[in-house]
Amino acid sequence: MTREDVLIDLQGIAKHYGEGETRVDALRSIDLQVRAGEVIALLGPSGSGKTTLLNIIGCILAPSAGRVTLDGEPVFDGHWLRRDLRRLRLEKIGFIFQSHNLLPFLTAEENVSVVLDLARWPADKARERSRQLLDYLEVGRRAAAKPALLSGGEAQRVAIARALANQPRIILADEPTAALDSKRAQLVMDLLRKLAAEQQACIVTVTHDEKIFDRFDRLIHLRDGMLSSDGPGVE
Ligand SMILES: Nc1ncnc2c1ncn2[C@@H]1O[C@H](COP(=O)(O)OP(=O)(O)OP(=O)(O)O)[C@@H](O)[C@H]1O
Repeated sequence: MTREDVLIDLQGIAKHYGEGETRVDALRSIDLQVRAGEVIALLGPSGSGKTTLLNIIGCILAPSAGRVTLDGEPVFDGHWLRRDLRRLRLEKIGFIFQSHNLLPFLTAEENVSVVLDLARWPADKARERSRQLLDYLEVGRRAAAKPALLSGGEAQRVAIARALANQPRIILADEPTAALDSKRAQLVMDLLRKLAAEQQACIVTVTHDEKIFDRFDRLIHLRDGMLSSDGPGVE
């Protein structure tokens, strides 16, 4: 394994909320490496720190201690090493949420291309890329529809297209299949696996969804803010 293969490198990550009697230690000394092409699940009971960890990897939340390196670039070491965190997220990270968070007043295609506008893609290239992604995710024929007219599965695939638009190598997902039936959930996971392999990206997914556990390379268990095990998923 070369250093370039490691897309997420967490060293000694701790996070507490509050101080004194109200202090909650959400994460204690987490070391984690995720490599290009890996699809991993973050599991654990409610309150074990899954969302906190995902938000730290996503540079939404600062750790209380530790070091974060993303795609070879040190981004946190006691403080943020980059001033413009929005741009950092735009460059390196794609987020997929449980509820799709699409903008209701934009069409499916515009919901994807808006990310590319922010990343300063020329309008025609942004439109072309958005179309391609929607086709790839098999929702191309719904490109002109507003979110209210999409089914749950269609909306989630548009949200995935949006997360992938800027070709991030780190894709973070919070319960991406919770709103989908078993067949659609497995299709979405298969698509994500294919993407990770083709784009040499990694995917970290918080999930409770047992029907997709066999779609992961590794299952990472959190308990009381610590990694309790880090075992294989699919063989
Ligand atoms: N903003 C906050 N202020 C204070 N405590 C917080 C805050 N966010 C999370 N916590 C606490 O930190 C711990 C970890 O929370 P976190 O949301 O990361 O867990 P989780 O595993 O994602 O839980 P769930 O599965 O219920 O979403 C919990 O004890 C929670 O109450």
